[in-house]
Amino acid sequence: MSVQHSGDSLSGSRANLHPPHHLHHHHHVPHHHNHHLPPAPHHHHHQLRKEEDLCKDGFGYGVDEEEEDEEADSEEDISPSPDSDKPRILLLGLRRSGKSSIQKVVFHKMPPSETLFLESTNKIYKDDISSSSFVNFQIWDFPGQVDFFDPTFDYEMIFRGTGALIFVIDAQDDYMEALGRLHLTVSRAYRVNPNINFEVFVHKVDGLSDDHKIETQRDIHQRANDDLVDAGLDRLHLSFYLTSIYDHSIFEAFSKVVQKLIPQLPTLENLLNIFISNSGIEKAFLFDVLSKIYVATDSSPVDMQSYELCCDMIDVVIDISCIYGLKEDGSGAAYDKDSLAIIKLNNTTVLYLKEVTKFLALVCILREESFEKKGLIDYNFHCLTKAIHEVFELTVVRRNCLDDQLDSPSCSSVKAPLLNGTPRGLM
Ligand SMILES: Nc1nc2c(ncn2[C@@H]2O[C@H](COP(=O)(O)OP(=O)(O)OP(=O)(O)O)[C@@H](O)[C@H]2O)c(=O)[nH]1
Repeated sequence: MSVQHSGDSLSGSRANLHPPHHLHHHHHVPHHHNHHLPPAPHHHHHQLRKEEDLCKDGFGYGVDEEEEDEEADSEEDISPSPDSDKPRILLLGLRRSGKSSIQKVVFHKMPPSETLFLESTNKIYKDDISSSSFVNFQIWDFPGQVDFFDPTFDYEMIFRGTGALIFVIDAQDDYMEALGRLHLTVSRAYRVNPNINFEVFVHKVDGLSDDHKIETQRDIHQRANDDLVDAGLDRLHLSFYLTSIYDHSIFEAFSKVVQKLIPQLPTLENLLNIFISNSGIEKAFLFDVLSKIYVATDSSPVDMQSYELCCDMIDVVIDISCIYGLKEDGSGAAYDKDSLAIIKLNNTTVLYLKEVTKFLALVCILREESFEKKGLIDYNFHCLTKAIHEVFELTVVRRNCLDDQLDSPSCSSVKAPLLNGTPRGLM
């Protein structure tokens, strides 16, 4: 289905879409146990979520059902599965740090306020989202207290197949214990697999003032690195992100984490650069529609507002599609190959969204003047889409070739362009 929306202004509703500034005035009260109370819902995200039910079939949801199965599974099977070549993203951290909430909000569209009712995770929860998202990774959500000394816990095997290890620290809590755990976890993981990307989410910063945020991040960064230096692990690099499920920061951080695992990133970035410079476009994001993670963007700097604007556009398009785009009997998809939307804002900005692949959408920001050359943009878009398809098709061919241990000339001929820009050969 396609949504053509033009001539209207979103600016009125935009006022509600920004992160709530009043939150920043909440000063941090150390060890105060009311701190898990979320800020009042402020984002349309919270109100429009009926789509969750409406879109279940059309939008490729259904991963939720696994939760029931998971309970039925006796001991969680952590042996390598046939598709274990997908780089794994591990979510680790102390109890109640927010791991399950992050996973639910980013990949299952759970409204942030509902995470209050999440139960503690007692088992490793494996979430394979590849059937509904471009993000072809497994995400493992670990229970708060993983005991590395438990002989049944084969951490070597787990870390060997890990692409990124995200360690979540609750910034509203006393984080000294978390720092100890972070050190223990990353040093173990690094010894098994030094290629893991170590990512630290300084989380729940919605309750902190701006100054306090920076100060907390600086302090955590300093202490964590000092611990590593003391242990002779100076080469282990930690990346830090300030995150909250109540604004776009968690999506931004996850985007960065996922991008590091995409070997085609430099190629995609180049394609987007060529596309925008030839089409008079200011900024273009390639989005994973389900998670609103941006898989790639052109190399001009990303400002948070543009990113938020594009995220909001995806929400609007999917919401409208779910309400008006499905067939009477509820069949059809909220996002398919005809998906297309144009939103003109009243400040001469145009937002343009178009389907690229089953899971990916291109969202562009451009001036009204440039939009007059829509024919050119559409033609360039067509070329871009073709190129993106080729980039990913080649990867699949290459993977199949490697799997089959074939060394035919056709296979070796496609290897070369793909290795170009492949940082670690994770795919
Ligand atoms: N204020 C605020 N609260 C959050 C945020 N993220 C998660 N929470 C809250 O933190 C609490 C714990 O979240 P969970 O996701 O269950 O934490 P967990 O790390 O999975 O916990 P275990 O399953 O026990 O390991 C919930 O009440 C969430 O609502 C955030 O960004 N800001």
